[in-house]
Amino acid sequence: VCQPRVPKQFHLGMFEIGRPLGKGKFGRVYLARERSSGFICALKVLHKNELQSGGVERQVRREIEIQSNLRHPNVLQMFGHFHDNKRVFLILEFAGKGELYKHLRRESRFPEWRAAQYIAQMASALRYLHRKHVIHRDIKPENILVGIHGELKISDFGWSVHAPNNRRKTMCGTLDYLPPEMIKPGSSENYYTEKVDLWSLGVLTYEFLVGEAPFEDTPVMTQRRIARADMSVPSFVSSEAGDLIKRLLVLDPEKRISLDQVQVHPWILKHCVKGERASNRERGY
Ligand SMILES: Cc1nn(C)cc1-c1nc2c(-c3cnn(Cc4ccccc4)c3)c(Cl)cnc2[nH]1
Repeated sequence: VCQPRVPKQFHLGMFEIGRPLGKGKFGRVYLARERSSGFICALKVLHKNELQSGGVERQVRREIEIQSNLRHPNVLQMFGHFHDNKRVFLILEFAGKGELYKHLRRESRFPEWRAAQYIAQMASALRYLHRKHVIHRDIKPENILVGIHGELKISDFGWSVHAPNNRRKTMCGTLDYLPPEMIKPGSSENYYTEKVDLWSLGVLTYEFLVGEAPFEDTPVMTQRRIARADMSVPSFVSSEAGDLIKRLLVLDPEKRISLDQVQVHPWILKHCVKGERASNRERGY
């Protein structure tokens, strides 16, 4: 795959800005074309004053530092970044089919074969991240994009960290995906590892198949149900899929099924075209 000759210094004048693609809590994303090469990308524009008032500058620096060094077909690539006096610009891979959560809301839930292929791709991406000691910590449909060939791309590394990590973090946004070890009030030795992403993968599998998160409830009840792994799998979900969900949504992080085991779980093997997995394996992912 030929990659564009990547100059070290980027600036706004190098890009033609297209339509807005979406907006997040901090900033907007626009379709953009780099003038000299015609390369299409997504330009995320963050306003420095909003980052300062939101106290998230360190998070953005970490997002840049982590995502710029990642190369995997199921991880949204960051080609570079630059800033002017008011804004920070992230040059991101353009995902041709947009935000996954919009597809999930439109279809309410995915057929098992599609959910299994998506989870296999997520497991491949997480295995790559964890090998580089990166914990994403915010795996949920809102942070996953869909490429032009229907492949998933994990994005938004704003909450990712380098493992091991025992600093407590104030989390914002939905509680639904948080693992018990990150919500249980505990003393300082309460640390977490890459296994937090396995719990979130279990929540994601459930939401793909059921159309809602397993612990969805009022905030207080959600925290209580997560802390007890109190959830039930509806009868319309196959027993193989239910088995994988139950092996991921395990309170003890060390007892959660590993990503290698996820990729050879009967439910995954049943739905994933061998060639596709083999092709990823050939490329060493
Ligand atoms: C929307 C949409 N429709 N189609 C057909 C393609 C897309 C598309 N969107 C993207 C997007 C994209 C857009 N919004 N967001 C969410 C967001 C925005 C700002 C801050 C944080 C998070 C991501 C990206 Cl990054 C990268 N590629 C994208 N592609």
